[in-house]
Amino acid sequence: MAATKVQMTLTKPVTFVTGNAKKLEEVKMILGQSIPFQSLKLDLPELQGEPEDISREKARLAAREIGGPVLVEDTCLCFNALKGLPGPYIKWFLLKTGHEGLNNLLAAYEDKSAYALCVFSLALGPDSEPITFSGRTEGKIVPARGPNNFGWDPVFQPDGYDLTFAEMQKEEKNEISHRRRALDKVKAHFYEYNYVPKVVDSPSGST
Ligand SMILES: O=c1[nH]c(=O)c2ncn([C@@H]3O[C@H](COP(=O)(O)OP(=O)(O)OP(=O)(O)O)[C@@H](O)[C@H]3O)c2[nH]1
Ligand SMILES: [Mg+2]
Repeated sequence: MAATKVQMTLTKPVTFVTGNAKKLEEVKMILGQSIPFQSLKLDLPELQGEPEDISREKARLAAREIGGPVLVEDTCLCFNALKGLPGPYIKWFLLKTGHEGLNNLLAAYEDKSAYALCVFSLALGPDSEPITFSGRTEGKIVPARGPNNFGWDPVFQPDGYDLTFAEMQKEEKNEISHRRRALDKVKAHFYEYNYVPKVVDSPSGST
């Protein structure tokens, strides 16, 4: 007999809070119609520390701000030779040193391997403990190639590809990206808890 899934009702639609228009664009493309959400452009203050803690704290702040369910994400670019740094501080490294500076950080090391990490946090309300969903894509840092319209995309070449993220078609990046992998987990969670209507199992035999 198939189990009946728990039915959760969200009193308000989920708000994706970010100050980054390019992130929002990708989230919209990846989610399509699967999870209805609204967005709010807000650059929230960020805690220092481990990626999951930063993301979770962002969700707490956002939920207080909105007074309802929120989704936020924090993205890291981690260099293995530097034990995961710049990690969550990539925004400021990129801003201050540019693509060349990111390559120069690794000049003293043979190992140019890196990974992109995206941590989404979902808080159902101001008093709910946020839940995190991580996605990771392995690759390496290369001299910049491709259009310069999103962050460090030109210097990140995912494993198994001759192209940097910036050189790839958007659809191709979105198939394998850190963001896509994290959002697949977010989607699975939404379906499991029936935040969004999909197939609601009912006990076999019942109508
Ligand atoms: O080339 C890229 N490909 C990506 O897929 C990607 N995702 C994020 N980023 C950049 O990495 C830093 C993360 O910092 P971050 O997570 O704090 O984001 P943010 O402050 O821009 O927005 P938010 O915190 O308001 O959501 C920021 O510089 C973002 O522009 C990316 N760059
Ligand atoms: Mg930020």
